Amino acid sequence: MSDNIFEGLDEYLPVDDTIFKDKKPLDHRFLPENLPHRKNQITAIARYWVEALKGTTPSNITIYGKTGTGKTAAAKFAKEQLIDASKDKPVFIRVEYVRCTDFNTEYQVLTHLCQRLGRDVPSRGWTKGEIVNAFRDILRRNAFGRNLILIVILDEVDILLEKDGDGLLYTLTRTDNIAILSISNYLNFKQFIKPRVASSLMDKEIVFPPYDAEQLADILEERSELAFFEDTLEDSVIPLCSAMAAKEEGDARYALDLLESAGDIAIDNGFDKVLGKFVREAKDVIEYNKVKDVVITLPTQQQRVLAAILKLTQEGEEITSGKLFESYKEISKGDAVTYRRIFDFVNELEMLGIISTNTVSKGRAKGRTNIISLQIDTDLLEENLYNLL
Ligand SMILES: Nc1ncnc2c1ncn2[C@@H]1O[C@H](COP(=O)(O)OP(=O)(O)OP(=O)(O)O)[C@@H](O)[C@H]1O
Repeated sequence: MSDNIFEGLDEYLPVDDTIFKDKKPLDHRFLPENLPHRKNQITAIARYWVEALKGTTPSNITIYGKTGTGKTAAAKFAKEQLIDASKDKPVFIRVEYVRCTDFNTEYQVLTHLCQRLGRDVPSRGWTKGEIVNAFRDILRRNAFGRNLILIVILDEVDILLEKDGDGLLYTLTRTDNIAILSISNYLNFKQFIKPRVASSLMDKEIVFPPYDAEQLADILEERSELAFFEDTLEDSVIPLCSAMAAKEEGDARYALDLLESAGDIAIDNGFDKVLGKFVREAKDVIEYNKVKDVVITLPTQQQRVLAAILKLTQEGEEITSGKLFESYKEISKGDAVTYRRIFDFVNELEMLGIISTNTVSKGRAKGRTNIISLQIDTDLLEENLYNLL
């Protein structure tokens, strides 16, 4: 009988960490017990929601702010506090968190909410009217023997509005005993909402401004105490992460990513201390991974357009629309889309910051031409698109 396949593999086990005490506090999903510099916003949510403790459905709230400004963390924090405060009250409060990017339609969100509230409804097959009725049925007063108040947190609501219109908001704002907390990255998200719904969401708005470097440093200090062993961070590490993230629109998520990634780089290099220079390297690693994620998740036809741009760049060609189409057709091997469609793709790639286009004049006879150029590293593209070339 041969040896067990797990024998002799100890060298593949992770070595004992001398830097990270616990990585969880650096994870985006970690909910800290304290959210520095968000007291005003959290108190504002509490002032609206306190009505629920008296058995009254609170007002709908909308919160805005750029990415990483603590909107989700603050909403979840307020949720925990409300549930805790309601324990000894004669009311029944449910707060449901819905990340709208996980759903495509109103139907899917309502099904999810019904199921969360204990009503077994089918994930497909019913008409929308049936699912709306089932949902409203649960919400009828005294459905649980006590007053039920449901607060629905709709995170990244703008994404669902873009995909499926404002039907969900319409249904929720027209169902008794429901309050909505919508979270959006865009101040102008209401452009997707018809006036019939906008009027019920209009009134209560809370803004989450970007953090400045000092505020980010306070956030990182608290998190790093939980995540790192004592004295493992060089003094410059937190100020550097904070300064870099403050430049990136005051994004706390980015600051935490920098810190974690700098710790990983220290370990990879055999250090037991995180040095300032690792933060600068971390910035490149994060940037690289971000671009890589964008490239590998592009639809195939767009990847082919990008592969064609890469090929022409490597050949030292000036990339005109005509040349791009020829090269793209070669790469597509008979499965090509039309010339026109290629330019939608070019626009999209430009919006993602992967390429840029520049209109140049080729003299009176030839008129004006669009010249395309790559804005990202060719090695990165080659590594991820080699199967198309
Ligand atoms: N004041 C704060 N104190 C501690 N951690 C914070 C604070 N603000 C944000 N964070 C942390 O930063 C990360 C990003 O925050 P969060 O997800 O709440 O941002 P967001 O505004 O919802 O971003 P997005 O719009 O991209 O979803 C999370 O790990 C969160 O815990």
